[in-house]
Amino acid sequence: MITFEDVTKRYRDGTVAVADLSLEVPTGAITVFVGPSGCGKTTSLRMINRMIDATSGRITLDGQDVREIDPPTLRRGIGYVIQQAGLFPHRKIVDNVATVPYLLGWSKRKARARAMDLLELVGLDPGLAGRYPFQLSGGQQQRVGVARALAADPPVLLMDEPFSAVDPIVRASLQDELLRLQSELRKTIVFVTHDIDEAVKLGDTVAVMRVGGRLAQMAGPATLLTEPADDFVREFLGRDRGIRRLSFISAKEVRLRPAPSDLATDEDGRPLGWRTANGLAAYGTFTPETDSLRAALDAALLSANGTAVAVDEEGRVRGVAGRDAIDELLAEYAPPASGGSGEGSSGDGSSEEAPA
Ligand SMILES: Nc1ncnc2c1ncn2[C@@H]1O[C@H](COP(=O)(O)OP(=O)(O)OP(=O)(O)O)[C@@H](O)[C@H]1O
Repeated sequence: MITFEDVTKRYRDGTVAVADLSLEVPTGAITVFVGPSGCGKTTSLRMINRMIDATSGRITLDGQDVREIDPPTLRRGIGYVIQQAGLFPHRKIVDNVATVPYLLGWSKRKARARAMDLLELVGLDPGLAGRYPFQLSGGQQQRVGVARALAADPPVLLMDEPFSAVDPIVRASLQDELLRLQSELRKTIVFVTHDIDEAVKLGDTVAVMRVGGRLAQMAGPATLLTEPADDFVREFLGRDRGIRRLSFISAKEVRLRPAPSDLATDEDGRPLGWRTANGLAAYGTFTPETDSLRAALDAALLSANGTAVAVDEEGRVRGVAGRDAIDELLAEYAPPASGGSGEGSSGDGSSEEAPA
């Protein structure tokens, strides 16, 4: 666990980048620092690996004050990924990834073997190992940056806007890849972004910061969307909060009823459309086991008759859910009565998360 205890950073020119920041970063989970430009996210992150030293207060790593650990030792246990990957331009990809193992004195053979394993782990073609960074796309370079940070298998990973320089589609796939990796590796990750959508997608916990490096709210994404602590957080979360929080509710519990005869299916039981006098009409599907309530609602909205078609992983019809069944589940996850529509609520961030 990483803890910030009343941490303040005042730069030489008097700028207070971080003020009295206290929070806990749990082990083995992703904690996202999010907030507007200049709110002190990067400063907070860099105080963890002592690229910047706090002016006052204390940061501990597994109970030990980071100021008592000499920076090279500290950084060996902390991977660091930055925007645009920050690769060495004159080193081949394999040697970029092997940077830390080389520094640790590993043999070239062992370091390169580790690098090749990591390239595969982050989903890169090992054939790219002999190239130079400029010969890779932005998304590929970013994956190399992640592989390099993982090279010495550090328990902690600091990621500073790692995906912000790539286009939205590549960005989404890098985010998915990070979640996949994390489900295997269970690192303690601190991830900085100014993008609230990225924050709620990736974070097990999200710390929303306001300018001056003050913590506005720290909570799981579902709680944040349901119970923003104040107007600043509410505005920062933006519109669509109600819809977006549905992503954190599983569709598993949606009550299904048997598919009616007007749902046409092929011989394997896969849906073809709703029978109407004018032929087959549009339908939308969701997979209860793996999808969220947002996907179920989307499927209902895409269906010509407002009824979502539930399918199994092979795409075969399992049943259907009307809006009534979706609304029924929605009611169970309604925001707390005290918060009403969320306006004026003052969640303390300690509520239980809805099951994912
Ligand atoms: N070396 C420095 N000297 C003086 N002020 C600094 C220094 N580095 C950062 N700052 C100031 O500290 C504040 C916080 O900066 P920081 O980079 O931590 O913010 P951030 O939230 O990461 O911003 P962004 O999202 O724009 O990267 C800003 O006002 C910034 O101008």
